[in-house]
Amino acid sequence: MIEIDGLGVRFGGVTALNALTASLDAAVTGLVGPNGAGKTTLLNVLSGFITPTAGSVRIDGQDIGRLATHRRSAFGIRRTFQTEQVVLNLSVRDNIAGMLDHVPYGTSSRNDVINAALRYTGLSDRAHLMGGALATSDRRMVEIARCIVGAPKIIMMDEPGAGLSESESDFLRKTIVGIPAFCGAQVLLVDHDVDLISSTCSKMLVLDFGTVIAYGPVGPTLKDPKVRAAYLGETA
Ligand SMILES: Nc1ncnc2c1ncn2[C@@H]1O[C@H](COP(=O)(O)OP(=O)(O)OP(=O)(O)O)[C@@H](O)[C@H]1O
Repeated sequence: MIEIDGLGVRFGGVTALNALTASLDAAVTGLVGPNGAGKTTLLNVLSGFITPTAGSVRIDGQDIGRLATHRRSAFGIRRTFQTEQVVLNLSVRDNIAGMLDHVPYGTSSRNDVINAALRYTGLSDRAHLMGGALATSDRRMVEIARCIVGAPKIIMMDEPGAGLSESESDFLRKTIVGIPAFCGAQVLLVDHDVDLISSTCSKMLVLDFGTVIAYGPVGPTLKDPKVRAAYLGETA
């Protein structure tokens, strides 16, 4: 459960988040809105890269404002970025293993944890390949594999579908939808692709000008005229 209470972020004269309040309880939540709405800023606050000027965020009851940035992955906050973070001169296995140096993973062996993540992301037969030898879609899966090991609580994904073919997007959808059952994490998904959001998310949070304009089940929320105007650019 992600509870956001009165969150504010200012960059000089720009108000990026304005008294943002929402309780996100869905297993997979879409975070959407037009360019500049504040989506990346919200992810940056959750990641600890930006200190809010007002308000708080609680994850599973813990006020994350009290958690130093370097403790957030061990706490269970994970993220994929718009720019790829796979280490090109490390193998797929070692890319995933690197995460286990920083997060708790219970009583299973490192190999068992890594193998389960490889199987889940369809990478078992490419575990030995270097990151730099992988196709874009496989690198995307390595990033997801790194997020799902070691008891994550929330996994934020920033435009994971960018540049993928239809069949790759289809596998990505299935992978995202299964994450909560695989590792117990809530997923927060930022993407401009309405199809990806509708096919993976049970609820969506719609931002505009740094504030919430709608939150609820995806079907009805997408029909909301305010959402259609802000997110889909429709005029009334
Ligand atoms: N480091 C920064 N310095 C100044 N202004 C910033 C900074 N980061 C974001 N902003 C501004 O804050 C507002 C919110 O930006 P943000 O990147 O969070 O929006 P977004 O919804 O993620 O947009 P996009 O869909 O284009 O990625 C915008 O007006 C943006 O120009």
